[in-house]
Amino acid sequence: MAKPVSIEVWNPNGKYRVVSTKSMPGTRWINLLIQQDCRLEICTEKKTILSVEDIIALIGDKCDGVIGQLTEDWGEELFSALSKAGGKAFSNMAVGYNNVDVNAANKYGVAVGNTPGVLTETTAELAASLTLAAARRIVEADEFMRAGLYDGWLPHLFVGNLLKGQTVGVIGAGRIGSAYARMMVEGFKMNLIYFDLYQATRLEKFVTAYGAFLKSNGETPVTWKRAASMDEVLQEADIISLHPILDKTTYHLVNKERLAKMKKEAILINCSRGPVIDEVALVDHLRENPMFRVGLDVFEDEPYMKPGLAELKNAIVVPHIASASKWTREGMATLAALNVLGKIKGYPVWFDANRVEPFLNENAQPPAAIPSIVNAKALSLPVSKL
Ligand SMILES: NC(=O)c1ccc[n+]([C@@H]2O[C@H](COP(=O)([O-])OP(=O)(O)OC[C@H]3O[C@@H](n4cnc5c(N)ncnc54)[C@H](O)[C@@H]3O)[C@@H](O)[C@H]2O)c1
Ligand SMILES: O=C(O)[C@H](O)CO
Repeated sequence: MAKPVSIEVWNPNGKYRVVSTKSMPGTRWINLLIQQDCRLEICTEKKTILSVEDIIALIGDKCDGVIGQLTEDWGEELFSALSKAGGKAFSNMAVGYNNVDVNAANKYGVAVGNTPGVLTETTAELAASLTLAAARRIVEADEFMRAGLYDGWLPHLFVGNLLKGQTVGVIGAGRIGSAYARMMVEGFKMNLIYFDLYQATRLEKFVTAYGAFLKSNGETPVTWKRAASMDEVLQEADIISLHPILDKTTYHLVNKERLAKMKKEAILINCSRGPVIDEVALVDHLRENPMFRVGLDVFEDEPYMKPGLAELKNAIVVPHIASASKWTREGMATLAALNVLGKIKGYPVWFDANRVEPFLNENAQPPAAIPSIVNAKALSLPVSKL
């Protein structure tokens, strides 16, 4: 028998039972669910990461849908339990869904939602923040001040890298990678080199137009290049930011050999998923190359760091907070709730998961559609014509 898991209940007499494995920011997501006849149960357990056993206990005998988190292992066991409880909907409160076995969800006919779009700019802004912090050694300098070590201006004190006119490299120029690229190109007049399986046409057009604008102003135009290989980006870029999804093709995409191809004074940023970098190789590389710097939001064995990383001055580490702005986190909660609610209600899937703004307008009722279901095609779900 699984140990009971503590919960808080909203709208106890609601017809549909929806479980959220965590409390989430804001109240709109709660109101949207209870207005539509859902009994909402929010897990209030103190521990951060719930086990499969905990979640099975939460699902119980009757459950219409679950809102879950990227720290949970959504595979065969959980989808089987959800399906047995009559559930047809699960949503991650995240855009990334590498913690979800979508084939297992397909097998049990469970729709899998994610939360794209609402976190694009917030995540790109954190990647840009880490870039600046690494380039200008802000964390080291802050520690130095607080330790009372500053005794006057010096020509060599915390000298870092200038971004203007340098090259920014983006691996994975999807929503977040493209937003980050635009920030660095427009904000710091950097040239762009990117690698993606697909052409980032809108991004290319943006850099071309911005370059023309700078030229017309008598300034040096910015340029862009789509690299034929990832190695080309690693060799040419001064800053490299990783933004691909995590799957078999991107696991340890940055390894010992690839780190060796990067410039000795390059800066590497990772706001995608930890296992995209071989973190043991990274620690060795940082030790051997003190001018090489890294800004990490995610880690290979989250929440742990590989031995040695925390001691390195040329590494900036933050605890997976890239999407942590109030507006974004409340929006993620809303999208996750509407994914589950929409499937329970039998709504069609929204026609474009990149354009989720109508669901986020607090002053209007959301469209009668499901914002984003990653296995919509596999489950042959109807698509909204709105
Ligand atoms: N740190 C955080 O808090 C945080 C926040 C949001 C998203 N993320 C991560 O960022 C990822 C990207 O999010 P997004 O909304 O930009 O997704 P997206 O799907 O718009 O972009 C991912 C891009 O990666 C590209 N890609 C896939 N495989 C590749 C490969 N082998 N080499 C190069 N490019 C490849 C895709 O073609 C796509 O353009 C998410 O899947 C998630 O894991 C992290
Ligand atoms: O994939 C995601 O959405 C993040 O990692 C959390 O915002």
